[in-house]
Amino acid sequence: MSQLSLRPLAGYKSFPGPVVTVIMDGVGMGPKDESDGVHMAYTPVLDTLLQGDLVCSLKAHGKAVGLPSDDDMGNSEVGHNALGAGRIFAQGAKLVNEALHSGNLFQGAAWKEVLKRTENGGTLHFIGMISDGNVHSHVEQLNILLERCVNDQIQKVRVHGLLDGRDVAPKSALKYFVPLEEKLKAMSQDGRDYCMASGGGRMNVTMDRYEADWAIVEKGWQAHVLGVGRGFASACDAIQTYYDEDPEMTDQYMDSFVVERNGTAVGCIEDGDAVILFNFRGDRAIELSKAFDDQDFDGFDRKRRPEVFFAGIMQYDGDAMVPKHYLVEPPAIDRTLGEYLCSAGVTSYAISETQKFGHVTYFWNGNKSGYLDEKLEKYVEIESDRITFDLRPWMKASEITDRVIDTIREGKYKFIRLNYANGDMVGHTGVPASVRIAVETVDLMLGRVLPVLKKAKGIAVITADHGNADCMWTEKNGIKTAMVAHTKNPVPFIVKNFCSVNDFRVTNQTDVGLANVAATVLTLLGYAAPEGYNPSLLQIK
Ligand SMILES: O=C(O)[C@@H](CO)OP(=O)(O)O
Ligand SMILES: [Mn+2]
Ligand SMILES: [Mn+2]
Repeated sequence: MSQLSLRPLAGYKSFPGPVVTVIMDGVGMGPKDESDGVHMAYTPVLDTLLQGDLVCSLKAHGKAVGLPSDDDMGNSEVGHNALGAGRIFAQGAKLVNEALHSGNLFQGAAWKEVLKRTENGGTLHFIGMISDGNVHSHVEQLNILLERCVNDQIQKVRVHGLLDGRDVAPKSALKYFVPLEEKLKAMSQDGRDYCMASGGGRMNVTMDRYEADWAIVEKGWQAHVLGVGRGFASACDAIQTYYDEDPEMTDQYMDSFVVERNGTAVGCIEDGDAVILFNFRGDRAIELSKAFDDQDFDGFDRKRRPEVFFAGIMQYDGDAMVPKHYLVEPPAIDRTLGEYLCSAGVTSYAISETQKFGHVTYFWNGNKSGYLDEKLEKYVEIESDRITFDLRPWMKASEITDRVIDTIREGKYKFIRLNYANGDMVGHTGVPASVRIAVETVDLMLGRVLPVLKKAKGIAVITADHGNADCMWTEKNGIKTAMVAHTKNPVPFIVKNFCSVNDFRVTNQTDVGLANVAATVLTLLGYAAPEGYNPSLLQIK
């Protein structure tokens, strides 16, 4: 790690307790109507906190978190990156767009290797999510890649497409798959053979994260690589059949499918092929990347590991080099808050449950896995349930809280950060009764943590990474549709100071967002914002 140094704040006095940052994942500030699950929940603790004097709202979407436009909702990756890095970095969605439009993507070594493979008779496979959610992928980026394949005279292309239904409407897959299959058909001229080969719903097939459930990746491996899964004539046929068989079926939970011709899978992945994973976001792309790249692998039994050239559209973990090959340089997130705190000798504790564990570690630290300094830090993961979270909306919040309370009492860590997954993970199910319980759970947890922190004479920082629970449905012509995606709403930012040693006040700035939080945490810990950081939201009175 480079030598970073922090400048002490003038007039600041040290105090006994810790600074505890609570990220209420997916708890945004909505329209305060019946569709707003945060408003509809009974949240006496949060309501009181919002009446305090160290309170403001923060932008958590679009350009404020490095996304291409303000039409882009926020998400955990960009949200936690901004929280942990204190600055706005151009994110995957934007970097890939730029590399595709400038053509730089096709100048690098990875695309050249793809061409070499295909010139030698290999098939090019694209694996990724087919939607315009712009959280993990964007179908327009795939379209540009496919057009380039035609230009570069690639003969055989297979697309393994994952259904979204989580960043877009719950049953919107055909809106993306119908034109895609048509496009592939139209491209299949002059000896070219392009088509869909396999797929499935993102929460059941391929896109697991943080090793919560390898069986999800195994199912994807079977469909994409081995051609094992229920067979259909086309991807659209598969999707329509699954809808017809179960009217309750939504895209994100759909089973896998394999496209077959004459009873044979059309797109198994074979030795000599090239594979591009076109999802730009890392958390749900790492496990599949490892399944392709790693010689020693114990995630599941791969049965057969083809000798392929595998590339991610970007590198998902720069330190661990996952994957080995990639098409676009990831954002170079440097000088994170974590690095500064370690170099100043400040102890840190990070905790969440599996589904968000990497958010408070890997994303928080600028997409780096593992400790920055094991002597000063402790990272704790509570194992998540393996169910859809509408069925257990309290999730592991109590277990996280128990550990946080113990840690505050123990007094060993000066900076504690935690993520309550409930508002987001339950928000993604779109079940209003469960969303309310999720938000109420978070409120109950705040009600447990704060008195302990008060006794320890610490400071609480309470915020969120983006909205989700704050919109449970949309209504058109009297018909309600579940809204399972994140929102573009701002998020609350609350500081509760239980120690009177320092007196803070909110600086009156407009246009503040998640990237202002890191400098604010530093203010609370007695340090000036490092050069280039977005300014602190607080100053000493
Ligand atoms: O579940 C996920 O992968 C995303 C939504 O695509 O949610 P979050 O950014 O909150 O992790
Ligand atoms: Mn989130
Ligand atoms: Mn989410």
